[in-house]
Amino acid sequence: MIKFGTGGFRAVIGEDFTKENIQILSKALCDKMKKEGVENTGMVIGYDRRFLSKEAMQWAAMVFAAEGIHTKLINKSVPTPLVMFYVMKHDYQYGMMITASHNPAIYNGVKVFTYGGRDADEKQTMEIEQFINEVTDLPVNEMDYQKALEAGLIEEIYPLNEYLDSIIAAVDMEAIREAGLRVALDPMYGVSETSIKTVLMTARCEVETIHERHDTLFGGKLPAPTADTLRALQNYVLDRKCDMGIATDGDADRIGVIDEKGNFLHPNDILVLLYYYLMKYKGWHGPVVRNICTTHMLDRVAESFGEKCYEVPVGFKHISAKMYATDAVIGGESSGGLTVRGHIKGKDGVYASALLVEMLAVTGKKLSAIMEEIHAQYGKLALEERDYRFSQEKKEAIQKHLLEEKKLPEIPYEVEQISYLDGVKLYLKNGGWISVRFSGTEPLLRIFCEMPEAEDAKQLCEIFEDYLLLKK
Ligand SMILES: O=P(O)(O)OC[C@H]1O[C@H](O)[C@H](O)[C@@H](O)[C@@H]1O
Repeated sequence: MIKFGTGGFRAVIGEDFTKENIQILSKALCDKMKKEGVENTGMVIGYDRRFLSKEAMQWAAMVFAAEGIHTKLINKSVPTPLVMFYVMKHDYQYGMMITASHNPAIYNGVKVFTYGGRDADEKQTMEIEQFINEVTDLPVNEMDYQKALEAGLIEEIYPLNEYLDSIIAAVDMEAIREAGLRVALDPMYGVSETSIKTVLMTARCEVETIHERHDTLFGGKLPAPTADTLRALQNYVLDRKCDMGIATDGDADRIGVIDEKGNFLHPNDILVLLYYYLMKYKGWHGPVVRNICTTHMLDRVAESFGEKCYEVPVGFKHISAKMYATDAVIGGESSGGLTVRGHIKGKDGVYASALLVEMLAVTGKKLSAIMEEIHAQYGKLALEERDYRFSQEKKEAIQKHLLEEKKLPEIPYEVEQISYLDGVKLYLKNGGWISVRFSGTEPLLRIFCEMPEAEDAKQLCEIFEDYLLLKK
């Protein structure tokens, strides 16, 4: 079965991530393009370093070729944001990336991009799913890869330079050059090394890399930058006395950061840091966009500059749509993705890295010092994040009880507002909040809670945990 979630189609390799399904999905996209009369605009496809990613890109291209649609294939593994950039820059109607992003190694998947280099929104993915239903029982034609190359229907490209040049043009390379910074980089066995290293070394940073080899098992870890997965980077930053450690997820759209003291900075902190930096030190103006599970510290920063913070459901497509509608300075999610006005419409770990390094150079301050500056001005909020596995039965029960009948536990805080925009979210009078929702990318229920005190955030999660009988 091919089903699109928060971030594209993802499936276990050999289960639903198969040659057959990749070709069905591709044929469905061909049919959609033909119905819309945009088949002449062509297709561009990239791939990451996962098992079968390159093959899947070729399987897809062989279908596009059989349907007479010209396809550019990026012939080396690249960051997802590079493909989004290419779709935007060259006015493609559609693009694809073979990746399962930060999911475990047994997964692979397909992200579909639409005009402007955006993540396909729900309307688009539902339409693709409808076309898939029509294709499923029919044989899908494919053209021999070599023949398609010779016929010019498939063209191999490697547009790394134009992507990196756009980042180099957007950051203050001169300031970074003068700062003489040392950066530790952890691509988590994924695709960011060449891009981040090239940008930072062009600005004369010293870059020291770990976990750079190609390992489709991601060293046995999840290729997602978290406090748990970045322990090696933390030690490395301290050992090598680096100014900062940067990590990216499997396809380099998400970022993780370690400060010069070896502390893991939560993606929430990175967002707050960059918004604050752009507003205060670079003199930018404008609102900020976050999803419902992202820190309300952004609201405080926005308010202090007389700006608004907009809230959207989880999924970067919602962030980019709102950023476009409000001309926001920055938009991002607590899961680790962000983008900035003027750059691509999707999250970009390579660009975010360059901007963070620029921030150190321009402010002349250590990461921990900027964070302290922010805490001194806006106070602190503590986030508690919990994930739970569930049976189908349990899922249905929670769905019915919590989201349809809208029943909630008693809590020892005054509730200001309740929203069912994405799962359920309670906004508390003390500035805290708790959200319960089903993940759109993994079979998990997520409870996120942010409170002025860490203990209270834990306790509130436990109240919901007990109420929903989630304790293992
Ligand atoms: O909480 P989930 O539905 O699993 O989503 C978590 C994240 O997954 C993907 O990376 C999406 O691109 C993000 O927009 C989303 O924040």
